[in-house]
Amino acid sequence: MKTRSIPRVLSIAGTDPSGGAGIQADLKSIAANGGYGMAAVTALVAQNTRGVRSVHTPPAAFLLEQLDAVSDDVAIDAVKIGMLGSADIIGTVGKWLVKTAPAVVVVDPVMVATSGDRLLEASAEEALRSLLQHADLVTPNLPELGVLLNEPAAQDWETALAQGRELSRRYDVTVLVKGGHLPGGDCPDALVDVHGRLAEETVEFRTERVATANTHGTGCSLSAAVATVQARTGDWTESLKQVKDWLYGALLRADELEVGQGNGPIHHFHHHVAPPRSAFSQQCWDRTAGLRKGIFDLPFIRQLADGTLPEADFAYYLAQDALYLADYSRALARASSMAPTAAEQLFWAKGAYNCIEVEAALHREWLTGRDVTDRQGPVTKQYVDHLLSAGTSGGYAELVAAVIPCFWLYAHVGEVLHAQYRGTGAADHPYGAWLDTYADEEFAEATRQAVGIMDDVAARSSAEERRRMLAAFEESSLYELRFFDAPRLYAAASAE
Ligand SMILES: Nc1ncnc2c1ncn2[C@@H]1O[C@H](COP(=O)(O)OP(=O)(O)O)[C@@H](O)[C@H]1O
Ligand SMILES: Cc1ncc(COP(=O)(O)O)c(N)n1
Repeated sequence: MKTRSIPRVLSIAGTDPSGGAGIQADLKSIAANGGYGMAAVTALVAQNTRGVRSVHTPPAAFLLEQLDAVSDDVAIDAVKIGMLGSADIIGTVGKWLVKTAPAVVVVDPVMVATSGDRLLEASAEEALRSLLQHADLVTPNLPELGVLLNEPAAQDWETALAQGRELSRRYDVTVLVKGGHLPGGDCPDALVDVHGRLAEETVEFRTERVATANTHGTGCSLSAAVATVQARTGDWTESLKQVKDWLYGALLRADELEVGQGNGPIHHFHHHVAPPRSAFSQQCWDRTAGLRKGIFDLPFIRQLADGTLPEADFAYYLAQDALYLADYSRALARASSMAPTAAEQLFWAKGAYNCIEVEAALHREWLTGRDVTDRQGPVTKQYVDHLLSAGTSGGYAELVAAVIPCFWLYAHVGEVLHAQYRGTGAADHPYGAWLDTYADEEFAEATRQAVGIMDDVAARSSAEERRRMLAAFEESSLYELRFFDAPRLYAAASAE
């Protein structure tokens, strides 16, 4: 098959003036997947995200005029067929397909909308079955698969696959069996072909199920996208792989669109539009307001501020800080090694280096002469474990979110304590020299940069990744609180 880098793809389908399904979804999907989209309208549908109000079907002869107007002029690399509505329209499309013989024909056998409204006259079901002989790929959902075979809709994946094989056999066609309608945590799909056109009879594609009600037009979008990518790659398995990744992203970010009050559309251009910037760090900060209040209420912080903190607690804190920094440096080095840009790589590498320097300074200037443990206390160990596991099991985004609270909360607590200390002007404050170290503009600047990087990473990430980032940020913030509270709980025990 001749492939083409920008395929010219014709959608033959009904309309959706709210833009989520039908022709409108198809044109977006074709463009989002790098094709040039064209469209011939089979039926005008007055519908929105809540349902179908009415359908107006122009004469089949006029559809043929549209189809001929395109094929008389434009070389068509792929055709996607969606809502056809009536047997008359199906017959017209069938004849036109025979005449033009496009290289790629994908039929989405649209029968009923997500809202439950019929989009195909019951009397046209037999005509639709006969159209399958002109299709390379047919993409039924489970109820449609059942109707095409005259069987009840499959209730489990095994039955669905068996029905897919039967449809492939009966109509000599490749079938995409779609599991979107099955219950369960993932959404299985499978390409099925019993005639040897695939590497294996069944090729499965699984993604996690996205928790969203905004799935209007998913089937339309998938079939238009796969027609486009197939015309570029010439390989169904490769095409499905690419399209499923794209569709997953479009579902993940569907909620951002805020279109309509029913089942809204998916975000076709999610990969071209970054999520709102800077909103992410604000969200992190807002979500951890309670934890920050908790930090300022801790005896450790209040006593550090007013100078009544027991020396043993202070010494325990310093020693744990030094132990923590040694491993925090490793977490930053890991972020550096995972960073996608040279600027971010350098930033984290500098951070890792600075930690080792600060750790050395802690030993040199604050810990010499103090009788302290050189073993990580329980909170230090848990905090470090959380960071190191974010770096191994989570991705770069999660690790970045996990390391930020150490910058941000330390800078914030330091700024508040330093301002309080300066305000009282107490010359004989036992921790005055320590509180002075908090007024470090270089560290404040590094913190601003680190938060900026986190926002950039969030802007490039999927909604699901941002959820994991937020959780990692919250968990680290909790460890920051516990770290300040650890001397009260463990200093005495560590001295024994
Ligand atoms: N909530 C979801 N999360 C992830 N993928 C989904 C979700 N819902 C549907 N899909 C996928 O969208 C495509 C269309 O699925 P389906 O709902 O079965 O068909 P239709 O939209 O034609 O009714 C399939 O690839 C399916 O796996
Ligand atoms: C013109 C047209 N074609 C197809 C669908 C089905 O899409 P969905 O099943 O997502 O509602 C639709 N609602 N409108």
